[in-house]
Amino acid sequence: MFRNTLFLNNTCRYWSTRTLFNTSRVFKLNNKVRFYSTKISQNNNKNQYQNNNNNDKSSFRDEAKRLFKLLKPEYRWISFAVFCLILQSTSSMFVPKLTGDLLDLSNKYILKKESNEESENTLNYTDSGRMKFELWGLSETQFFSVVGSVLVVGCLSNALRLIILRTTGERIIARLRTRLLNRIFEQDSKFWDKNKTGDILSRLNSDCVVVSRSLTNNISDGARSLFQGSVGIFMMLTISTELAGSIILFLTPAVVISRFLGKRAKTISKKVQEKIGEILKINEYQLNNQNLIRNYSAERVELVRYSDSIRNFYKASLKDVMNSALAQSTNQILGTTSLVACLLIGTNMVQQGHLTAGELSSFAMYAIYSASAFAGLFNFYNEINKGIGSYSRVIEIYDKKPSISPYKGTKDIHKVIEEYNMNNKDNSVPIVEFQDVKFSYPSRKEVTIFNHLDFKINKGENICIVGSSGKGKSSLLNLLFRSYDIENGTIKVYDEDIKNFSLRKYRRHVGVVPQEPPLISGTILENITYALTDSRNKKRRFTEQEIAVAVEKANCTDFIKSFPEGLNTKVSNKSGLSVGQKQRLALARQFLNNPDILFLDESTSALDGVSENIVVSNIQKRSSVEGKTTISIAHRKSTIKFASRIIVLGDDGKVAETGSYDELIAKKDSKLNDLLAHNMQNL
Ligand SMILES: Nc1ncnc2c1ncn2[C@@H]1O[C@H](COP(=O)(O)OP(=O)(O)OP(=O)(O)O)[C@@H](O)[C@H]1O
Repeated sequence: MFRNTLFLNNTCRYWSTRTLFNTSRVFKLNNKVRFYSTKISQNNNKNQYQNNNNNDKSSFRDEAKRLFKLLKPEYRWISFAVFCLILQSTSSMFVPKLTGDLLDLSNKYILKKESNEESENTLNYTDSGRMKFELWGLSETQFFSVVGSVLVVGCLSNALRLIILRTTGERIIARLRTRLLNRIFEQDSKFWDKNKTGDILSRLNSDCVVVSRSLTNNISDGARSLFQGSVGIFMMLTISTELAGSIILFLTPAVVISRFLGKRAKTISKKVQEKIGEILKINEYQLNNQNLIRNYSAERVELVRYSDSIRNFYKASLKDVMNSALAQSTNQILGTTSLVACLLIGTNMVQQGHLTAGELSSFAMYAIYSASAFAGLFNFYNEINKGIGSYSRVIEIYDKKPSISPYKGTKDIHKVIEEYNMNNKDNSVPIVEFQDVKFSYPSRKEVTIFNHLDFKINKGENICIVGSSGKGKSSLLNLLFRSYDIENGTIKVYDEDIKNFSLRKYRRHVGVVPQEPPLISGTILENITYALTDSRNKKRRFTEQEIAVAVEKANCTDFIKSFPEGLNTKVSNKSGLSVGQKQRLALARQFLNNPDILFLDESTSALDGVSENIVVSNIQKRSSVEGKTTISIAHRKSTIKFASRIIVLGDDGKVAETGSYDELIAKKDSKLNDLLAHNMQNL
């Protein structure tokens, strides 16, 4: 069972947890930008562990508030971007006024040509006899210099705004992802029993992108729309209150419709993201199980499964598109109708002399600006709702309180070990003790795995746990690692209840080698020293000599030497090494790390006789010479007989018998004899 745990979970648990602690320090990009620290997260989120159902009930305002909190570290940059945007919008908003005034000026020239006398009083002439250009009290050169400068400032502000928003958006994504990933690392096995990697990937990737987009580009577009719309309406009101009033009247129904469609966008967007998650879930399974699919000729089945999920995604996206299209066309129809109405009323007013032609054209341009600003505001509302939808998926994980917190325990493991060593001079205090343990998996409560389970393991013992398949051998490791909590009883390590330890620190003291150890993508050396680096300066804690000794103890030297690049050979989880070689590398890592307690979960099952003998005798030496404890699960007689003591698990969730190999073999009716005769490999 244990070997079937998800890779992400595997990697976190198996390879000690040193690298995970790094996440609780500071995430930096280019050593400058701080993305995350546990402290910030913990302080900011005192009430973070809320019931997820609350999310559904919370109002738009609460959800938006929480979403906008993400902007807190970026408010300076966002304010600067908004300032740039105001500069840019101001420069563009002054174009309609400019156009109208230029139009009226040219009208005056036309009038002058038609009636020389009247114009002579209002227009001056240059020395060359041309009519003098004078607008807003500026000469021609002054006027065009001012206009040119304003437009250049507008362009530069726009470029600056784009750069700021892009970089801010990337920082928000990075911060969101690292915080979320850290929270994912905090989750316990119960979480991994329920959640699939594909869905989590979609939350880490596309949901975070949607959230960031809704907060950066969207906020900027929304602010621009708000600014443009306000200035547009103000200018329209200045030009003609009557005309402006009629336009606002036309636009009122559009506001109501947009609000309704915006709310729908939130639900639809959440659905779309869920469907993306489902696709990724299937993809993840299919890409990780290529061999299985090929061997079972399941390509067709998998294609159908994939296309079904794509179809579901397509249906959800279609709803999204329809919603957006409906909103856009409604806006367009109402916008165009109000513009036509404005022109009709406006032309009438020009004919009656209440408005000049230039004023009407300025008004029409401001109306178009305001209409597009209104569409922009709708889009802003839509995108914010999408952002809220995606953020609620991110928060769903972020708010999840692990039932076993990795930080909760208060006992300092180092002090506990010190005390244990002081009190254990005569080796009478067990290093591992299960007292009256009752346990069933949370996802299958009705099946009791252990009931009144009692056993003790002393320091320096080399214990072998045996039992028929499904009796709970790997589950013992789950409990020792505190991946799950027990229902009754106590598990003590170093004579202290493991519930009192801070889990991350505690787990560093228990090494584990699973039956199919996962490899990280990197060199053989990186795999052996994975997470065994000094987290501060990233330097390896071990010398080359120490690494060579560990490699030798796990009988890896020959096969590593047979690769042209030796320790620097690149390997990955999917290719590059046989199961036996992977097991030996994982064993080498543990020989190097040399934890006080080492748990081997059928980790020599794929080794040949020679390798197995070498490994087993080195494990024996670990116990007899160094006084380190080893607990192995094994099915092979060749491994079992080297153990200093054997614990046999019975059918009733208890220990059936315990004793040395010779003692148990000598008893004719022993459970071990029974197992060896029927179940186990008599190799
Ligand atoms: N995450 C889980 N959720 C629910 N039940 C589980 C889980 N993991 C294991 N089990 C069940 O717990 C029981 C014990 O499993 P475990 O893997 O500990 O047995 P085992 O003795 O190691 O078996 P094997 O020798 O075949 O590896 C099995 O019935 C298994 O189906």
